[in-house]
Amino acid sequence: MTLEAIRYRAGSLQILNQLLLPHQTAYDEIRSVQDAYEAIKSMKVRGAPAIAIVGCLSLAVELRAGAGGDDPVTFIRESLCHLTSARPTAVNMGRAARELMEFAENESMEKNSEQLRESVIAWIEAMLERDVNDNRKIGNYGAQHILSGVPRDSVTILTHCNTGSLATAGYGTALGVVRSLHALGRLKRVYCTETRPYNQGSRLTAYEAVAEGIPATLITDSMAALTMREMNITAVVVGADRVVANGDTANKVGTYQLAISAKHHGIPFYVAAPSTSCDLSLESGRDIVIEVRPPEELTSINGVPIAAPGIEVWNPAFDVTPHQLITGGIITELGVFLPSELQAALTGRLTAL
Ligand SMILES: CSC[C@H]1O[C@H](OP(=O)(O)O)[C@H](O)[C@@H]1O
Repeated sequence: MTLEAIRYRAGSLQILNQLLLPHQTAYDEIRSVQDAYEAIKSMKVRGAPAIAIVGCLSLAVELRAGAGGDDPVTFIRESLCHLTSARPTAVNMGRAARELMEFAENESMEKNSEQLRESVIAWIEAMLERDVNDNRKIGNYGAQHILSGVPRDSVTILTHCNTGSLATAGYGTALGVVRSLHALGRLKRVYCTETRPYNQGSRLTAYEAVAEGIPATLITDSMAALTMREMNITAVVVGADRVVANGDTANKVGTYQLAISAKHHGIPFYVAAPSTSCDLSLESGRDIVIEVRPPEELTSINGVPIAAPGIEVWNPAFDVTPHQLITGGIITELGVFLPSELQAALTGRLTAL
């Protein structure tokens, strides 16, 4: 079964409403940039790559309907700025906005409005295929790197949040590594954390694993250290929302403590992320803006209160893992690199062995 988080054809975009999973499979129509903004902000669609892809596809849908009239560049700029403001930590939307804006301005020098719209739509549609191709490379590079340390046996992975087909255009990043290991017949089991408070692990990763027959065990976030000690974990592999120049990485809250626990237990800790999730303009994790989400997302589930009324809440959606704790490496579509090698790798000065 191929899970489709994003359904797109020229002029039409639908997203799988992830707030309703796993109990209800329902697709929402995205007819405008504003629809996409609201879907991203409410986390009907989430995951760094998926946010950028859905945001940009919503722009393609409006452009196909002639949006922007005689001045599509202004419409494109305003739309991308609005979409980028929906969720500040993941870099993918902001990076796509910057690159697409540069492309559109260059194209506008020699194309009329209609030709420009077509050209920008083609640029956006290419994101879908690129993301899936990147993820398959990430999966294969990551699987080979992990297996290189375990020549014959099957491996056991621990992962956090959801980094699969529901967070990307397909296949996934960290969960893509798990898929590649499974496809090679070398995955013994993946332990997935429930990932409070949105429960990406229990609702989404578990959903993907069960759907595809991937051997998976759900654990609570608080069981992660015990699982690392007791379950012979070969590697911890997580995704990323923003990897910065020195390799510090913002990812779902709880990642930082997983990295500390992995270090304590001598288990290699990997970050799996396409280059579209990397931001060399920031020197270190101190520069990353961490999104703080509404208290209700922590004090209730499906509208049912689970915390004492009146309690104050701190609900950061992400935390930053220092590069020193990313001991296995950063798995990209270009290869697996140590944090200290990342800049050279992303700027073409270093290639994977
Ligand atoms: C493909 S990496 C997805 C990345 O995004 C998730 O955050 P959210 O569910 O809030 O969008 C999480 O940090 C994952 O690692």
